[in-house]
Amino acid sequence: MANNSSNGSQQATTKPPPLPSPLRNSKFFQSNMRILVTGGAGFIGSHLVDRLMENEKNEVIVVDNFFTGSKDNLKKWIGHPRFELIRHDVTETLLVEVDQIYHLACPASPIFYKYNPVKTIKTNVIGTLNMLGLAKRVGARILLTSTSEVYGDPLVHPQPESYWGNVNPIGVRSCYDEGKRVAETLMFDYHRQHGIEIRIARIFNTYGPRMNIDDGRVVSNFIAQAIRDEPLTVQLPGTQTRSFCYVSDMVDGLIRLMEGEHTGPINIGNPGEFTMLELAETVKALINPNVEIKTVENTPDDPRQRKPDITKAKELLGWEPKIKLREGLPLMEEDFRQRLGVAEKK
Ligand SMILES: NC(=O)c1ccc[n+]([C@@H]2O[C@H](COP(=O)([O-])OP(=O)(O)OC[C@H]3O[C@@H](n4cnc5c(N)ncnc54)[C@H](O)[C@@H]3O)[C@@H](O)[C@H]2O)c1
Ligand SMILES: O=c1ccn([C@@H]2O[C@H](COP(=O)(O)OP(=O)(O)O[C@H]3OC[C@@H](O)[C@H](O)[C@H]3O)[C@@H](O)[C@H]2O)c(=O)[nH]1
Repeated sequence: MANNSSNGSQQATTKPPPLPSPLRNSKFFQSNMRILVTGGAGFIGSHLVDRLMENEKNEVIVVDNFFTGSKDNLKKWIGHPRFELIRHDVTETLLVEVDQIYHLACPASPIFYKYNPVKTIKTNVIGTLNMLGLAKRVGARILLTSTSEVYGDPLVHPQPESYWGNVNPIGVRSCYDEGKRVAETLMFDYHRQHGIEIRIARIFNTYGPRMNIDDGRVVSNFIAQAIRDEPLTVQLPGTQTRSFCYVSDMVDGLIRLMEGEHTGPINIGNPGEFTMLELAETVKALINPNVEIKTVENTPDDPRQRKPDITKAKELLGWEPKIKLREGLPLMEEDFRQRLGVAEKK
């Protein structure tokens, strides 16, 4: 198991991880890998499932409570012999036999994670604890999708993984950012104490087809607004920055991390950085040059800047994003137009 001097994993006990499920050696076990994806009915999760299902040696089990995800995102796999969908909440224990766990279950849009903050923190803490317990019992490798929000309102720019962040522990975003920080702690404690094989991805803002139209995140808001001819709502001051990664690049990074030798945490994101005003101007230029841009109130503790340092991902995973924002936005526009039923004006 790989060590990483900055995260203390060199202190891992010598205890070997539990043996993989005996099912792996059973006469009737045809797949090489049975993979659990929690939150697999959501935006990133469903794209990840598509990629995992392309490999005929993989069986995929999705568990999801459909809080922000939808069966629609998985419709092409429902009924497939290598695929199973289970309605399940990760805050409850789960008994399945798997070899790998991609643990994504958690609402990601600020509007949704703030809707029921106690549930969000339970999902992050109890949900991750349950998935680690499962990983321990069956000897599975587990990957957590953590977030750039663990850096809070960062005072170091761009953010390397060694930065410990600037997070408000009692703010309205804490259920999510502190929740993910505890989830990372649990991952490393299970790794050091029980020898579980862990992987942690710190995902930066990701966009692409299949985001909920009413997801509330900035890229989906601006694209839906531009298509509907409604003003683009730039939250004040508009100079705050984000770095946007296209979903196919993200999925590629997550799979490389899972398959590689490094525990992480590793930043996965696109370092191209934009102010929200620049993003609005870009969406306007690409999708609807006549649309208005208006400023609206912001919410508390909105991070003022965010950009990943992806040196580690490049060096350790051989990964870097390929799709630029100007290439990714039209792909998302196409999907949104179809779902909104609004054709492009000629
Ligand atoms: N998209 C991003 O920009 C981004 C950035 C950083 C981190 N992440 C992380 O990536 C993961 C996926 O994000 P996404 O953008 O696909 O969000 P999403 O909201 O589309 O997907 C989350 C999925 O988890 C499910 N879920 C939520 N709570 C659950 C629970 N208690 N039990 C079972 N299922 C539950 C939802 O129904 C949904 O299908 C999340 O863990 C998120 O924190 C995403
Ligand atoms: O309509 C909008 C929505 C949002 N915004 C601004 O756009 C920026 C990005 O906001 P989003 O809601 O898309 O996402 P955030 O960057 O705040 O959080 C995200 O970050 C990383 C992930 O963990 C999550 O997916 C999500 O929490 C913020 O500065 C927000 O103020 C707008 O200007 N207009």
